[in-house]
Amino acid sequence: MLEVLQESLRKAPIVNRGEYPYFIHPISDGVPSLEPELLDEIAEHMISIAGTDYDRIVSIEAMGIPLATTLSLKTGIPFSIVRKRQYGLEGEVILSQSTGYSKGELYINGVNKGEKVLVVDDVISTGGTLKALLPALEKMGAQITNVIVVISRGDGAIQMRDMGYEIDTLVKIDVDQNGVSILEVAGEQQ
Ligand SMILES: O=P(O)(O)OC[C@H]1O[C@H](OP(=O)(O)OP(=O)(O)O)[C@H](O)[C@@H]1O
Ligand code: HPA
Repeated sequence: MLEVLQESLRKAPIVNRGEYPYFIHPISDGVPSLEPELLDEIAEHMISIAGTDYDRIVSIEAMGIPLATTLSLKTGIPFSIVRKRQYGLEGEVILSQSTGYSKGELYINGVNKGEKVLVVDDVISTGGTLKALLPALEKMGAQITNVIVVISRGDGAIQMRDMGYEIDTLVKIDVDQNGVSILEVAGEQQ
């Protein structure tokens, strides 16, 4: 299951971002090369979880964009990208994002009241990004049908469950100076 993803994670190099051991991977960084077969494997798996009964795919720049694009081409459903840049359009919603290594603002445009949305992203770590985004989408009147994140490291996904949000993740990993260890793969017995 998810063989291409697992193989690519085993090869991921680590760099330090302050105290945070940061893994570098095609899905989370677009580096060194994002292969179509990896995107295809992930998008097919996401569709097997979420189906196609939603009005919009929502993801976050930068590395949500290839995931949302692939899903949109496969499903014919449009997507909106939550940006790190302000546009000042009517209805734009501003939120604060905090990750293990950065802080900043996010700006939501294009999500309409009453829409069913699928939220996808590349990584959940501290959960800081989704903790800010999911309540904001609900406040805008969106109905979140599923939240699917490719790679889970740390306990962000568990914290989100405690907040009442179920996050599907395709693979759970641990990261240290030596590299990435795969702890769990969706759909596989441990
Ligand atoms: O669970 P968290 O601790 O919030 O971390 C997860 C977030 O970190 C990464 O985004 P980043 O802001 O690095 O943006 P990028 O996609 O531009 O690399 C990733 O794409 C998630 O959005
Ligand atoms: O270690 C990481 N690598 C890539 N993207 C990330 N997003 C959160 N943590 C990470």
